[in-house]
Amino acid sequence: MDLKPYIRVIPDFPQPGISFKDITTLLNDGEKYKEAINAIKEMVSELEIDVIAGPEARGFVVGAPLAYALGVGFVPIRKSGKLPYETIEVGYDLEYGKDKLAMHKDAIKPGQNVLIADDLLATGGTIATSVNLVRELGGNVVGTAFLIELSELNGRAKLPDINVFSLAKYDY
Ligand SMILES: O=P(O)(O)OC[C@H]1O[C@H](OP(=O)(O)OP(=O)(O)O)[C@H](O)[C@@H]1O
Ligand SMILES: Nc1ncnc2[nH]cnc12
Repeated sequence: MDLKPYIRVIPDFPQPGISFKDITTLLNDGEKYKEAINAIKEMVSELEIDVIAGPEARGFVVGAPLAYALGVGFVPIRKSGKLPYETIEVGYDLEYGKDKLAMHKDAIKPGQNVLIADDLLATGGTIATSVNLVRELGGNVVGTAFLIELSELNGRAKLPDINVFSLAKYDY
């Protein structure tokens, strides 16, 4: 599908120089949201997936419906301090800031095939950190899937040995 007509681009948000890709306009359109999730489902149809993991917050609105559509479980990767049980945590840099991501220690069973889903691949910091967390728990990362990829930020370079699927590409 052609996703771009449903993405709103906001210049200089949240800071000067960032061209923000706003997916709320897609989420607000039930038919197109469903079409986008089904298109990702189609892109990853060759993979054997036991569970989907997605980083807070926008990874939830892609990962959870994808998990539902595939009939597999969903594991939230959350920002530090949000998960109630024992966690592992890793720090990372963003296109506009720094943060820490966490997972429950028992969220992935060793050897499970995990697809990591998010709305957008920019510098790759979030997804590379997510990959590290899943691997630390013994998961086998079979791929990563996004609505949007910002090609010039070269997030793929942080995922050298991993399948990367995206529905729409922008330069930055
Ligand atoms: O490839 P990167 O440079 O890491 O950037 C991409 C990440 O940035 C955004 O999340 P953000 O941390 O802004 O959090 P949010 O989903 O809670 O808005 C986006 O949803 C991705 O997770
Ligand atoms: N340019 C961008 N637009 C939307 N979300 C982002 N996350 C990181 N960079 C982003």
